Amino acid sequence: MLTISVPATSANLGPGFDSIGLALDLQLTLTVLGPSQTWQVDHPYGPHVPSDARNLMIKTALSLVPNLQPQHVQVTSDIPLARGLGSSSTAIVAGLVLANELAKAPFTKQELLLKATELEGHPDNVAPAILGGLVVATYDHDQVQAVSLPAPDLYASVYVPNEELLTSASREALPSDLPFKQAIAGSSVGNTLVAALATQNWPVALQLVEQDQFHEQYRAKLVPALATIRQTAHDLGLVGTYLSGAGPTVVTLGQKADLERLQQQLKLNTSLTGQYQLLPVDATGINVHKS
Ligand SMILES: Nc1ncnc2c1ncn2[C@@H]1O[C@H](COP(=O)(O)OP(=O)(O)OP(=O)(O)O)[C@@H](O)[C@H]1O
Ligand SMILES: N[C@@H](CCO)C(=O)O
Repeated sequence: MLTISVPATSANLGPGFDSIGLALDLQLTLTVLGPSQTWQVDHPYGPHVPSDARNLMIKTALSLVPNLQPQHVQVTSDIPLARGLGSSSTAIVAGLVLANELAKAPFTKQELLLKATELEGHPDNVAPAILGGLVVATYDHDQVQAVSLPAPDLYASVYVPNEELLTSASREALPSDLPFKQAIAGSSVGNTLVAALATQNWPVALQLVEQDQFHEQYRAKLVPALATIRQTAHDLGLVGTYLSGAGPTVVTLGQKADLERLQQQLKLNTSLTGQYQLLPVDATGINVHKS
């Protein structure tokens, strides 16, 4: 039996738009039950997600290795769809790993990363989904350069609103151009954030996570919870809140006890009705198990 696990990811960390991502310990698990006449995907997502060869995981697998023998696969997942926790990247990565394993692993991790980035369009979710931990990556439509940083010894307070927000809709809120001065200011924050993350300077990193100039201000109207959670955290003396991926999930990074206090406060004193999770970092990335 072949089992493939891929973690959820939280992209951007504020100013690392399209280039920084963190793997979190929520998993999608795909189990191959055996060969079948046609592709069959048992999944928990309901009728609007295809259960045959049109499923994103299977389409992705066939785009890598077109002549695969159809299989019956079972998918379980704790990762909500279209909420900013990298569900589409997880599905893409699971599909590529499925194809690679069924074809006796002709592709390297770096080749899978390039293919996953081509399909997703940017590497900030797929790179940590594959490699685990904290990854900084860039893609020039030809190559992907991904650099893993030490996995932070932090937790993520994850607030998941009840409503979906598709990445495509959230990207439509972004401007097509950025004034030069704003781009310079934004990149100086991003560069310093990477230096702080690389040296595990959490006080600086958590402050800079909140100083994005590239996307959050344009998306804020789509995600009112961002301002509410950031303000509630500030009232408790905590920084490190950002819009996870394209949203609407809001993540706050920090120490476990501080984040427990934050969640308690949010539940007691705000009208937010979504779901809360407190997650450690996933340091593993893709995990393949054969039995
Ligand atoms: N396991 C899966 N099987 C099939 N389709 C999936 C699966 N996971 C995600 N998808 C597809 O991907 C869509 C969500 O992708 P989208 O990029 O909008 O959000 P996300 O990846 O969850 O968030 P973000 O990229 O901001 O972290 C779903 O609506 C669904 O069509
Ligand atoms: N960097 C991407 C992540 C979601 O795919 C965004 O913010 O749109």
